[in-house]
This record gives sequence, structure tokens and C-alpha cells, in this order.
Amino acid sequence: MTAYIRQVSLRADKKEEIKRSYLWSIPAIRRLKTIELSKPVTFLVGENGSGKSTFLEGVAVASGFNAEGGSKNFNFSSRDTHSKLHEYLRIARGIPFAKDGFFLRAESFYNVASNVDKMEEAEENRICRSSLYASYGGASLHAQSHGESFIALIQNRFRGNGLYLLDEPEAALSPARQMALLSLLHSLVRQNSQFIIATHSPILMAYPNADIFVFDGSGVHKTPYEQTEHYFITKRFLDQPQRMLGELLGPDETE
Ligand SMILES: Nc1ncnc2c1ncn2[C@@H]1O[C@H](COP(=O)(O)OP(=O)(O)OP(=O)(O)O)[C@@H](O)[C@H]1O
Repeated sequence: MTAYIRQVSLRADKKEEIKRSYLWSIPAIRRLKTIELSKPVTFLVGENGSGKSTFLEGVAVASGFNAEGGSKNFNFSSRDTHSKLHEYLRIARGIPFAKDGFFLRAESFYNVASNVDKMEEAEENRICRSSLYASYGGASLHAQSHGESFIALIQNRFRGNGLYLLDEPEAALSPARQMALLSLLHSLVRQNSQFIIATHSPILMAYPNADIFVFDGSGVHKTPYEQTEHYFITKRFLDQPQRMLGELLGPDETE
């Protein structure tokens, strides 16, 4: 199995600095020691605000990606709110190095799409060029729906032998497209790729032989799929929607 990142730990020598930042108020970050990435696919899950995106962004920036997403060639910035976590992480890299990579975040995908447009315009000024859009599904990402452009990007731009960091990729995707994404993940894993994915999707989390790390108030814990809240709450709801709706809305409202 290929692991371009084998281990991520919080630097003990930076503890005093971390204590002075808001990062210390995030329990999963404060209690983070070492996360072993020993599988081709690692999921980061947990409640809203538990620190998954902060952690993934820290790993991405420490690995040379732009904080707002893109490949290592992207260096745009539309805001400057990313944390300094990357300075406090120690990343143990594997051998060989990844030949490809992408940091894909649902929340700033619009800006990544705009940046691709700008790079395409710049390419048009060259005498000998191949269209950059070819790597992104043949058209501007803005000319496709959010979900279509997400899938087009993964299908066309992710070339394998790569390190891919995805932040809530399901945000744009229908359940059927989430399943399509599972197939794409699988074929990229078979081409020696590693994924680290922050997600709320019980569909994506079902990818076999993956590690799932739950971020919560007591730290970060490796958890089997069926024991995650995402799995059992979704299952309980779909098994008995009327009963759950009765609990949520009161019995009179569900008739
Ligand atoms: N610049 C900032 N200053 C202060 N607090 C921040 C800042 N950025 C994020 N936070 C806080 O850090 C915590 C973790 O946020 P993060 O986005 O990592 O959560 P998450 O687990 O990815 O949540 P979600 O599932 O909703 O995306 C949140 O409580 C958030 O409010």
C-alpha cells in the first residue's frame, strides 16, 4: 500500500504557541498526539465544529498545498483566515513521493474554478499550448453544475500516484454521484493513490479497508464504520423514519 503521508503528530515543542491560539479551544486538536495513516483511504469524521477541516487544512498546507485548495501550482488567496496549524504539525512522509496531488474543498471550490479560468486565459497567450480545460473536463468548471464539476475534476485532473485531500466532497453530490465517487476513489487507490477525506457522508465512509478517525470532545479515535454516529443515526432514521420523525417533531406532526 502506498502512503505518501504515514503519520501526523502535534509538535510537543510548539505547545505553548498553540495554547495562545484558538486552536487550543478545539478539543480534538488540543488532545491530538499522533495519527497513523496506514490505509490508502483515511476518513476524518465528527460533529460540526469538531476540527476536521482545520486539521485537513493544516496537513494540506504542511504538505505544500494552497490553503484554499487546488494542486501545488495554485497560489491564489481570496481571504487570509487559515490557521497556523501547519506550523505545529509534524508530518512523516513515506517513500516514494507523490507524483500528483490535489486539495479539494467544497467551501472554496468556486475560487478554485475561477483560478482555473484565469490560468486558462493566461495559457491562451502562449504560442504553443494545450488547453488547461482538458484537465478539468473540457470546459470551465463554472460552466458545469457544482456536482458535475466536482466529478469532472476528479475524473480528469486526478492522475493517480497521488496524494488527494478532500474536504466534504459530498456537499455537491447526489447519493448516486457519491457512489460514483466511491468507484473513482477505488480506481485511483489501485493506481497507488492516498486519500485523506473529511466527510459527513455514511456512503463515502463505507469504502472498504479504510480507517475512520472520529474527532470529538475527548480527542481523535479510530472507530469501526458501524460504530460511528453517522452510520447508526442514518440507519436508524432510514429503518424507521416515522418513529424518528415522531421523536423529533412530536407524534401529531407526522400523520
Ligand atoms: N479563524 C478562526 N478563529 C476562531 N475560531 C475558528 C476559526 N476558524 C475556525 N474556528 C473554529 O474552530 C472550530 C473547528 O472548525 P472546523 O471548520 O475545523 O470544524 P469541522 O469539524 O470541519 O466542522 P464542519 O463539519 O461544520 O465543517 C469551530 O468551532 C470553528 O468555529
